[in-house]
Amino acid sequence: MTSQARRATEPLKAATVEAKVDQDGDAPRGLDRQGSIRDRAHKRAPLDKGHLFRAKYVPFKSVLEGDPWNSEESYSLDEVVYRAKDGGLLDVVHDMDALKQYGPEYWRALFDSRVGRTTWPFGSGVWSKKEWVLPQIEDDYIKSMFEGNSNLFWAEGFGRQLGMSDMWVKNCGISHTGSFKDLGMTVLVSQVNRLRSIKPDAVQAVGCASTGDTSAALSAYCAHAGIPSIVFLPADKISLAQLVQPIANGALVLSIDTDFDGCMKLVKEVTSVSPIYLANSMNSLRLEGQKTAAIEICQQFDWEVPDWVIIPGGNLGNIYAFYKGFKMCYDLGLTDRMPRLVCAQAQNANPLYLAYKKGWEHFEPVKAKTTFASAIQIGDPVSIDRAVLALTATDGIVEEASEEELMDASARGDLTGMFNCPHTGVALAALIKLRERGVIAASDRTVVVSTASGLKFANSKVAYHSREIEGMKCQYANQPTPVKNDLGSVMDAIHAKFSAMK
Ligand SMILES: Cc1ncc(COP(=O)(O)O)c(C=O)c1O
Ligand SMILES: N[C@@H](CCOP(=O)(O)O)C(=O)O
Repeated sequence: MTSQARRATEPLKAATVEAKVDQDGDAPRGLDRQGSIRDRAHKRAPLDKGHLFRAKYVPFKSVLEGDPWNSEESYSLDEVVYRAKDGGLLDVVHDMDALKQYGPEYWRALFDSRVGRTTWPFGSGVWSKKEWVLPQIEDDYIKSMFEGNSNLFWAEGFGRQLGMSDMWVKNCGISHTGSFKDLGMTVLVSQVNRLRSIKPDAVQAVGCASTGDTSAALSAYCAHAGIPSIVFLPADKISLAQLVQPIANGALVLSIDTDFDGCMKLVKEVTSVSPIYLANSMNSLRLEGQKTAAIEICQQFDWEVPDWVIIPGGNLGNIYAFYKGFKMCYDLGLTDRMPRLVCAQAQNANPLYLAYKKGWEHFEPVKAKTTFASAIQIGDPVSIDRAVLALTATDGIVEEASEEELMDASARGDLTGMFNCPHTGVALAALIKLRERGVIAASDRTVVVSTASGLKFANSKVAYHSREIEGMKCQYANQPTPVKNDLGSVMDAIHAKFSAMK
């Protein structure tokens, strides 16, 4: 046990009680409700236990080796560092001994008490887990738009079609900028905000390569924080709705004649020679925010773990983030097992699937081909090693979906009331295949992670429903019916569709 953790033990004996009495240290209702929610957070300071907990960067290799907290190589989160000495990835690790001083009851009660409140900064689904995310940051540096707390809904109709009784969708795309990227970006931009305050020259702008969602989240959070942002986009490869987001938020928008992997290479070079901070998920800070979606899933099921979680994968940060969230709940005793993870890839951008099929013997990047799931059109994923750990440690599976399979699955989802994006279509297609093969059983509790809003991908839906896609049957297409402006014509059209109607 660390000395800090030991010091923490005594006052914490009554931790559970304290959690019940006053979850956030805010003034009792009706008393002292003056000033902004930040002012009220200041008054709470003496009760804020964030300082007892610590997190730091260590080489990802040390996570594989075990006992990463005691790794010989480590870095403060206040350093600008993205790679270990040997060039490998980094990871954020937490002082688990300190966190374990509070039992699972305490954490469950604390997190449950913060859901849906406006208390700064806990109204955010990410910052409601602050002690597990970025414990050392002062609340004043946090830049949040109260992201997270996304709905997890019972997809009764879709599940029924597959003979399933317990199928769910975690709607991470119902978020500020329309994708799960907001969860990671609030953490990264808050830490940048702190860095710019304590080391004024260290970070002059923040940059990312993007297939459209990271850039939207980065530009929005930077605009919110008053920090310049630069987005490296592959020209003509992202949707119009995604492109207009950083434009509207005032980012420097670079439209580059290459693909995502080319943009990633460039942004890595630029951020290594300039005070521009890297905001892609190679930067492990992002994953600390993204992992809260997994914690939320456990919380939404009253701390029960689903059997399967299916996640669309591109640069492969998110599958590891989910693994981290589930693992932390398990290691701290809030849950009693891990779910099996499934990573779903588009067949046109499937390097992880190919490596999985070869028994993880060898990973080979691919040249990603055009896919309707454009945000995962990635051939050389940065987080490949992280994804392999997440999948091997959870007896996970990788599945792929052809263009027709992903568009049909997405359309089937919409026909049951969703309006899902093509990436969610990839995950739904993976579920259909795993059900057909009997890998996922009828009664297995299964969560499909929906990663973005379908509204960002209206063009692909229009193309599908207009049967404009070459070589695709578009079997679930639903075309508008042109009708003359008179009652008879309207009634004819209604009767043609609903022949049984009198
Ligand atoms: C909508 C959407 N879904 C899924 C993904 C895949 O996430 P990851 O790159 O972390 O694998 C991305 C980004 O890559 C995305 O934007
Ligand atoms: N889909 C992503 C691709 C980049 O992923 P990141 O998580 O490494 O930033 C995007 O929207 O740009």
